[in-house]
Amino acid sequence: MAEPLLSLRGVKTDIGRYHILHGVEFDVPEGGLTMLLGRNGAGKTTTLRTIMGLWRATAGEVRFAGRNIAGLATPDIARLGIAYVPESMAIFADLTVQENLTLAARSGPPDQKRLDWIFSRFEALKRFWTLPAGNLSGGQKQMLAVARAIIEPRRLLLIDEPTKGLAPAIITNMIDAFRELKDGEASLLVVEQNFAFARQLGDTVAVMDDGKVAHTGSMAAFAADDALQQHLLGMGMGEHQ
Ligand SMILES: Nc1ncnc2c1ncn2[C@@H]1O[C@H](COP(=O)(O)OP(=O)(O)OP(=O)(O)O)[C@@H](O)[C@H]1O
Repeated sequence: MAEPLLSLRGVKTDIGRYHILHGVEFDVPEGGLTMLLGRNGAGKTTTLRTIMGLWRATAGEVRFAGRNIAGLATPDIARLGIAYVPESMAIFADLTVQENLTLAARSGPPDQKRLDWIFSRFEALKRFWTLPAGNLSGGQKQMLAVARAIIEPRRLLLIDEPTKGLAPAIITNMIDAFRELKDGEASLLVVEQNFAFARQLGDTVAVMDDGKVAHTGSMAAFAADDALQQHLLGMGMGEHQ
């Protein structure tokens, strides 16, 4: 079997004096989309931040494309082709939509074909191109945060709750955009509370509980197993549609 693009083994992370991650283990296959699920406080955001080097793992390995990146500084991790969209949307409120996207493109001005593709999925960004990002609605800010991460090709996208506050029509566009990314250049690791969305998009799933991964497998099998969902998430996915 091909080596996974990302693989966590025995990852432990402390925040201050608290032990938050207790040996996290899961893989993100190359060209796939892995959903990271779990109850509130299970450690999903801490896991994304640890991969990105925003928290430093105290033990274990974060292997990306065959090398251990645990301990590298965040800019070096980003340079390897990993982008992170935090839950609190990382945008510059005083800058225009255009400036936000231009700053996110690190290898020169944004590619026009790429921009046109982004506009086809997130039309509001074109409409409000010259407006300060702070004036956008919550959902539009979310679109901009995702657009900043995908303005250039990346190998791995880490995205925390992308559908939060989005209207259903925009969620459909986001599903299309993520599918196109996954079928093309990128692999994705997505934290999500919206199970209808998670189920449609995920190829594989890792479910966290109390700072560990309690289950990994295919999304199709997890979505079909009401008892397992009930056990790990406290409710069946069917209840969320
Ligand atoms: N800066 C911090 N200081 C202290 N504890 C923290 C900090 N950030 C997170 N934690 C704790 O770490 C645990 C895991 O939090 P984390 O945000 O990773 O969970 P999560 O699964 O993403 O939850 P949610 O779905 O609610 O966003 C929680 O108990 C949380 O209170």
